[in-house]
Amino acid sequence: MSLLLTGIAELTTNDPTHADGHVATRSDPGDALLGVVREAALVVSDDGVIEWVGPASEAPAADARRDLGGRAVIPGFVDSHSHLVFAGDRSAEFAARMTGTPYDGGGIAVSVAATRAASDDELRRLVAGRVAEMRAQGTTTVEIKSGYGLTLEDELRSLRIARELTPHTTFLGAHVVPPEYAADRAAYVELVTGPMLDAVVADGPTALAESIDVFCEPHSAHAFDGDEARTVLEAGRAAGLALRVHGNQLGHGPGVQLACELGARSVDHCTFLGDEDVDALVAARGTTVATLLPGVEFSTRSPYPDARRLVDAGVDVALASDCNPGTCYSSSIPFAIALAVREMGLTPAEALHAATAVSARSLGLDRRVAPGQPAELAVLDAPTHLHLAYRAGVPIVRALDLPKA
Ligand SMILES: N=CN[C@@H](CCC(=O)O)C(=O)O
Ligand SMILES: [Zn+2]
Repeated sequence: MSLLLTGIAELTTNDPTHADGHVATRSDPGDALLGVVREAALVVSDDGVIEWVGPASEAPAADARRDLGGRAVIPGFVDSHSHLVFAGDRSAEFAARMTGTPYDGGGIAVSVAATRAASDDELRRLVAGRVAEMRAQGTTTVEIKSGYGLTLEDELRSLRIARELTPHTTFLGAHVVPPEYAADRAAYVELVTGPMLDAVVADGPTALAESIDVFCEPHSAHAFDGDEARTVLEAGRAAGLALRVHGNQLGHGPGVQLACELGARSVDHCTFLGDEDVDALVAARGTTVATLLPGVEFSTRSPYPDARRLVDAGVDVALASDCNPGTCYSSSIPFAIALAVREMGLTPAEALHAATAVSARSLGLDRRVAPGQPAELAVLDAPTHLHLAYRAGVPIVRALDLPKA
């Protein structure tokens, strides 16, 4: 059974073959970048694969038909940075930050204690609830990190639970040095790069985790300096994992340059960048994506990174939520898009592209709406993607549920 979707006022394909005739100008709403087709239709097979994309006037026949009533359809958001496997509550830490207490990573230990104490079923229920919350806001693909276990057993448990919900799992044993290793940081780095990593890849390099990540942050006493981060990343790469880095979040530091040097898929946060960091990201274009997480700047009262400068320089810029209990307990990509447009200088089209095509690339995925691609789509209760930022805070977008085979 194939399904014809019609009544699509504006379809974002992220496919440049649909950009013909559109010229990108300052007043262009983004048609060229987004590969927009107006008054569009789509045919989806019963196993969820896109079979045809184009103007509704040229649509082929199909077994069934659904009219979307003049709505916009976009690729489902790809949230390429999240920490969903945690228990406990840190809302008081957020409240303290709003009255001036700075973020330093110390609160991660609170989530580690609560996560270790939670049962498997409790953690599973919490993570599934957060993924469902994301889907209800248009996210169809999510990356999930470990990092609140920080023992061999608790990191493996976190990855197993995350793996039940997504193939895009990331080993973040090097999130912070746990309190029991505070007096011997080197021993903890050895644990992460030795027994923990061995266990993560024991059933094959990608059986439990696709990537390895490290919180490279000399401005936090709890996180890892450049040398420690290099040790973690090189060990992960040797074990067959892709690389991701938390870099330049709390101040200037080595994270961005290390990520670019080692060919990481993504360096995330990029809140404090010097000219040399931007140069490194430009040189790493096509390999290393700069993933911006504006919900973090919002929730930590930090300055927003200058996304306009990065895009103008030619850097690959992605957007993600960083949903986590400390720096940003928001699972909303529309919120990140609204902040990127209002505070970081991106156009609505650039922000949507960053949260779909570029974030997908940082996970090694192709997120074009094109024949042969999975029908991972979201639908807006609005006629254009401009409404994502224009109607900030209003729940106008959700993942499009299609009948399963
Ligand atoms: N910076 C490191 N990790 C998370 C925050 C974790 C937490 O505070 O619980 C982040 O991406 O911001
Ligand atoms: Zn993070």
